Amino acid sequence: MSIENAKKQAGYAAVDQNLDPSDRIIGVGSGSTIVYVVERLGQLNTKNDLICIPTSFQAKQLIVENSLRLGSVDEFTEIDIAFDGADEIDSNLNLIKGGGACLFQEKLVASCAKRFIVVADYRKNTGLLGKDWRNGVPIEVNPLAYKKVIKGLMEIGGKPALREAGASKAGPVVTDNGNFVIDCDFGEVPSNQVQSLDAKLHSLVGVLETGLFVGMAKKAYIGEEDGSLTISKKSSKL
Ligand SMILES: O=C(CO)[C@H](O)[C@H](O)COP(=O)(O)O
Repeated sequence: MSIENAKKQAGYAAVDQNLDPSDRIIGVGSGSTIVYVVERLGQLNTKNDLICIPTSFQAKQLIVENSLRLGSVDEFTEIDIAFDGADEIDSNLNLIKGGGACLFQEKLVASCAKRFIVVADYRKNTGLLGKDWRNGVPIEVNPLAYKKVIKGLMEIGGKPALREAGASKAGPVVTDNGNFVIDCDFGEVPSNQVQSLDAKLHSLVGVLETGLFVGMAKKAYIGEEDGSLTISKKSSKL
C-alpha cells in the first residue's frame, strides 16, 4: 500500500464514519492528507448543505475546486466538525502541526470545532512528539519579534531555526497571515510535558501560535502500511 493510498483510506473513512446528517459547518485543514477529506465531502449528495471553513489559502482552493460552499471562521465560530492532518501524533492524541506553516488558522478552526478529527498516514503515529518529526515544533511569530523569540527559545533549551522558503523564494517563509515560522527542536516531548512546553512558548512576546495541539483531537484516523486503518480515540473526551 502506498503512502498516498494510506492517506486516502484515512481521509475517506474519517468523513464516512464521523460526519453526522445534522453537521453543517465543517472545518477543513491543510496539507496533503486533507485533500482526500475534501474530495470525499465533494462526493456527498448533501454537499450543498455544507459550509466549509478553510484553515489556509490551500484549503480555500480545495473547497472551491471541489464545488463546496466556502465560509469563514470570523463568520462561523461554532464549527460542527473539523478535519485536519498532523506531522506527529502521540499516545494521548497531542499533535505537532504546522509543517505546512498553517498552524495558526488550523488551531483557530480546531478550537471552534465541537469535534476535531485527525487524518494521517502511518508515519505520523509515533506515540511520542519529537520522536520521528525532527524538524522541531513550528511556531508562528510576528516578523518584528523573531530575533527576540529565537533568543527566548534558546533560553528555555530549544534549538530554534527560522524557516527558510528554499528555492522558490529568497529569505524566510511568510505565512498566510504575513508572519514568520520558527521551527524549534526540543527533542522528544513526553505526553505529560506537552502542555507546559506550550505554555512556555506562549509566554514569549511575539509568538502568535504554536504547532502543539494539546488535548484538542477527539479521534485520529491512521491509514496503515498494510492497507488497514487504525482509529485512535481520546478516551476521556468520548
Ligand atoms: O499542519 C499541517 C500544515 O500546517 C498539516 O496538516 C501537516 O503538515 C500534515 O500534512 P500532510 O497531510 O501533508 O502530512
